[in-house]
Amino acid sequence: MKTLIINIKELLQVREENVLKVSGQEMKILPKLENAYLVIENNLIQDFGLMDKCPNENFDKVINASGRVVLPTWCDSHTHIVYSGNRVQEFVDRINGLSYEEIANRGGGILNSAKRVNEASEDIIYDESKARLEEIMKQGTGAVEIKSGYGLTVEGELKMLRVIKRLAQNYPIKIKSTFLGAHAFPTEFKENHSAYIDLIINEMLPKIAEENLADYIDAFLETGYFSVEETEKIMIAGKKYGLTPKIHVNQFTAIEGIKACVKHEALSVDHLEIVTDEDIEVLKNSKTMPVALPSCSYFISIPYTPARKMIEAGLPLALATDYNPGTTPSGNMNFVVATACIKMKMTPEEAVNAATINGAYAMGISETHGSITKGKSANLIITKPIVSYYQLPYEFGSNLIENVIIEGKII
Ligand SMILES: N=CN[C@@H](CCC(=O)O)C(=O)O
Ligand SMILES: [Zn+2]
Repeated sequence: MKTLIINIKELLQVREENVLKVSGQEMKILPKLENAYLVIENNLIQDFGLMDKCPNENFDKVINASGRVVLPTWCDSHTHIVYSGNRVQEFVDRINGLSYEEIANRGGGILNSAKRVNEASEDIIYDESKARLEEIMKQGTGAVEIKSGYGLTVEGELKMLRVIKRLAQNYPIKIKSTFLGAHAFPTEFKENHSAYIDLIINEMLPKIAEENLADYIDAFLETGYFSVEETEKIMIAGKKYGLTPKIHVNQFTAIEGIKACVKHEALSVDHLEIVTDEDIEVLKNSKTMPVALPSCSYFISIPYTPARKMIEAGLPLALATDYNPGTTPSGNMNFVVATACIKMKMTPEEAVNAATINGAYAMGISETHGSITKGKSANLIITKPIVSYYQLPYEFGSNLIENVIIEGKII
C-alpha cells in the first residue's frame, strides 16, 4: 500500500535521523517545508519534499492536504490511562476547599483508585481504558506511555500491566509500559514502608519480568510518598530486571530527588512544578529528559513547570498529559501544547518540539517516532484548513484536526 499526500501547506518537524531530542536554543527551531508532499509505504514515511519534485507514479491513495498543516502525531510520554471509575467527587471536594493532600490523607486520591482497580475485573478495566485510548488517538496521539500504580497489590499491579499489554497488542498506537508499584503506600503498610518495598522488589518485579509486562520503572518520589532512599532502592531493583527509571518527582517539593534520578540514569524526570537552581545544574550534565505536565498544574491549581528558566539554561523539555483520574482527567495533547504556550510562555516551536521529538525521547522511541524523517513510522496529524501552525495553540479549545494517520492508516 502506497499513499501520497500532496499540497501540504506546512510540513512540520522535518528532521534528519540523527536528531533524537532538542535542547535549549535548538527548541526554538521547528524545521518545516512549505507546499510539500509526503509518501507513505509499508506504514513508514518513505519520502517527502517540495511539490515541484512530487513523484509522478501510481499510488493506491492520494490525499490532498491543500491549506492544511501536517505534523508528526503527539508523543505522550506520561499517562495513567488504565484505571477504573473516576474521582469526580474529589474534584467537587477540591472546589469546596479541600487540597489534594487533604483528600489523600482521608484515604482518597491514589488509594481511592486502587480500591476500584482491585475490585474490577481485568475485562472491565480493559473496556474502560480502551475508550480513553481511542479518544486520545482521535486527538492526535500516536505513541503513549501508560503506567500501572493503581493496583498496589501483586494481583492489582499485574492486572493493570496485563491490560496495558492487551491494549498494545490490539491497537496500532505505540505503547510503552511502566511499572509504578511505588505510587503510594497502601494503608496496611503506612507504618511499615520497608515491607511494602520488599513486596515490590521481591514479589511484584520478578513476576512482571517473567511475563515481560514492563519497559520502565517509576516511583512517586515526594514528601509523604516515597523518600529519596526508598526510590533509589526501587530504581536499583528495577534496573536489575532491565527496567530503566522514569520518575515522578518535584511535584510539590524539591528534596534532591532529581539528583538521585540522574545518578541512576533515569530516562526522564516528570512533573517538576517545583524546580531549584541546583536541580537545573544536575540535569544539565545528564541524558535525563525533564517532562512537564501542564494540564495537571491547570487542573489542581499548582505552579507550572518553569519552562523558560529551564530552556534558557540549555535543557531539553518534553510535554505530556499525565492523563489520570485524580490530577488530570484529560489526555488531550492539543490542550497541553496550548497551555504550555499560554501559561508557560513556550513558543509554538518549543511546544511542538516538546510534544513530539522530546516526548518520543522520554519514552525511548525517538529513533522511530516524533519527527518527519524517512524510515520513521508514518504517524501524522493532518489539520483542517488553517492559517499556520500558530493557530493550533491559539484556538486552544477548538478541534483543528481533520485526520490522524497511525502506522500509515487513517484512524
Ligand atoms: N502524582 C502522582 N501521581 C499522579 C496522580 C495520581 C492520582 O491522584 O491518582 C500524577 O502524576 O499526578
Ligand atoms: Zn503521573
